[in-house]
Amino acid sequence: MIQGETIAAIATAIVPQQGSVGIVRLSGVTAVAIAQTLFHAPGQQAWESHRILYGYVLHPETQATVDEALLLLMQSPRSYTREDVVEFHCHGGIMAVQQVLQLCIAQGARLATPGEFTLRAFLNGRLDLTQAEGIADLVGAQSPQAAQAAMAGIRGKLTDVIRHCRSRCLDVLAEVEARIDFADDLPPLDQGEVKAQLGAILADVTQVLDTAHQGELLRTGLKVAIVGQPNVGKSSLLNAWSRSDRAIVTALPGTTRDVVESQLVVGGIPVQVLDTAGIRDATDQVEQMGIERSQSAAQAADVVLLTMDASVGWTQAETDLYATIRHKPHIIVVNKLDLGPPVALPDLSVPLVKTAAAQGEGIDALEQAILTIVNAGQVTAANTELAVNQRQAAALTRAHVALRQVQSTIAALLPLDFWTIDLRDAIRALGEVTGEEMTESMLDEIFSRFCIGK
Ligand SMILES: Nc1nc2c(c(=O)[nH]1)N(C=O)[C@@H](CNc1ccc(C(=O)N[C@@H](CCC(=O)O)C(=O)O)cc1)CN2
Ligand SMILES: Nc1nc2c(ncn2[C@@H]2O[C@H](COP(=O)(O)OP(=O)(O)OP(=O)(O)O)[C@@H](O)[C@H]2O)c(=O)[nH]1
Ligand SMILES: [Mg+2]
Repeated sequence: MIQGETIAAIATAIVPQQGSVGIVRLSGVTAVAIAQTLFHAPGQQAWESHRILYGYVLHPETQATVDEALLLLMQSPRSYTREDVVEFHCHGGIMAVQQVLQLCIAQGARLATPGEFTLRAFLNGRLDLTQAEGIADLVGAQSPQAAQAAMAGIRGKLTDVIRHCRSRCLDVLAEVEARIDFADDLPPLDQGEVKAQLGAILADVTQVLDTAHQGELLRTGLKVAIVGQPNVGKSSLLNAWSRSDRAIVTALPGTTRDVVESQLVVGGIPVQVLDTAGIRDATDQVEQMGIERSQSAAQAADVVLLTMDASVGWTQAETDLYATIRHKPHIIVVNKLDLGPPVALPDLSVPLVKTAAAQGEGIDALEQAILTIVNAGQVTAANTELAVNQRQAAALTRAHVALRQVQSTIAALLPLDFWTIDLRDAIRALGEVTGEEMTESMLDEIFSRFCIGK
C-alpha cells in the first residue's frame, strides 16, 4: 500500500456545544509519528493497531496539556482509508479539537479537502463510487427511509447489480470480438443468445433507472409552501402538521410577517414546510415585504398549498393568487371546515383537501395528496433498497441508449464491428456508475460535495 501525504481534519461537528466528544482524524504516511510526538500515554500502554490509548495531548515545545484524550490507532491497510489512520478523541466543543488540529498541522500534516478521506478509501479500493456516494447520502439523510436507502448503497447493493450488468456486457463483447478476429476457427455467433442477453441486461438497467425518482425525493426532499389570503389558517396548518407551536396564530389578519419553516417527514420523504405571510394589498411596509417573501417562497417551492377559508369561500382574491401558482404542482386546501360546508369552491379540476387546522383534522389527507402529486409511490424500506442519484441515473441512461443502439444495429443486419462500438459505450457508462471508468476531474467534482473530515 502506497500511502499519501498525511491529511488531517476535525471529523465531528464543529458547531459549538454540539457534542461531548470531538474527533481529529489523521491519515497518511506520518500519521503515527505525529501522534507519537503529540500524545503522551502514561504507564505500559502498547502502541498497537486497533487499540485505544488513554492519555494527554501535550504541546511539543511547551509541554502544556492541550487535552485529556483517547487515541485510536488503525494501521494500514486495516483502516477506513487503508492508510495509517490515527484518531484523537478529544473533549467536545471547539477549542480542544481546533488546538489538536493545529498541532497536527504544525507537525507536517495538511488540512484535508472535503471528502478526501473517502476519496483515499475509494482510490485504495476499499469502496467503489456508489458506496462512497452512499456514505455522503447517509451523512446528509433527513429521514429514516433516506438513511436506509443510503445504507443500501454503502453495503454495495447497487454496485452488485451494476457490476453484474457490466460483466455480462463484457461477455457479449468478447463473443463478438472473437468472431471478428478468428471468424474461421469458431462456430458462428449465436444471435438468439446475444439478443436474449442484451434484453436481460436492458431489463435490469431499466429497473434500476426506475428508482431515480424515489432516490431524488429521498435525497433532496420537498419544499412545500403554504400560501393564501390573511387569516385563512396557514400558520394553524403548519402548527397542526408539525404538532408544534412553531408559528404565531392570532385572529388578526396579517399575523405572519416572515417565512416560518418546519422540517417534517412525509411518507419517508424529508419535507420542508414554509408558512408565509397572507397575501393582500398591504399598506404596511413590513407586511408588504413579508408578502414579497411569500411570493418568492411559492415560486421556489416544489408544491404549493393554496389555502382558503371555507366560511368565506373562493373569491376573486383566490383566483388572482391561483394565477400566480398554477404553473407549479399545487393543492387547494379548504380550511376551517368545522365552520360548516364551504360557501363556494373553485371551479377547477385540481386536487382539493379539506381541513380543520385548528382541530388538527385533514392532515393525513393532505399528506396523501402531496405524495400523489409528486408521484412518490410507496417510499418504504422495502423498495428503497436501490435508489440511484442523478449522476448514476445519467450514466445509466447512457448505458440504456447504447444497449438499445446495439439492438438496432443487430436488427439492421450491420457488420459485427458496429456492434462493438455501442457495446463499448454501454460498458464505459456502466463503469462510470461504480467508478471503474472515471477521470480525475469527475472524481474531484463528486468528492468535493462531501463535508470536510469525511
Ligand atoms: N471513530 C470513528 N467512527 C466511525 C468511523 C471512523 O472513521 N472513526 N467511520 C468512518 O466513516 C464509520 C465506520 N466506518 C469504518 C469503516 C471501515 C473501517 C476500517 O478500519 N476498515 C478496515 C479494517 C476493518 C478490520 O478491522 O478488519 C478495512 O475495511 O480494511 C473503519 C471504520 C463510522 N464510525
Ligand atoms: N374555526 C376554525 N378556525 C381556525 C381554523 N384554522 C385557523 N383558525 C383560526 O383562524 C385565525 C387565523 O389563523 P392563522 O393560522 O393565524 O391564519 P394565517 O393564515 O396564518 O393568517 P396570517 O398569518 O395573518 O396570514 C385564528 O384565530 C385561528 O385560530 C380552523 O380550522 N377552524
Ligand atoms: Mg400566519
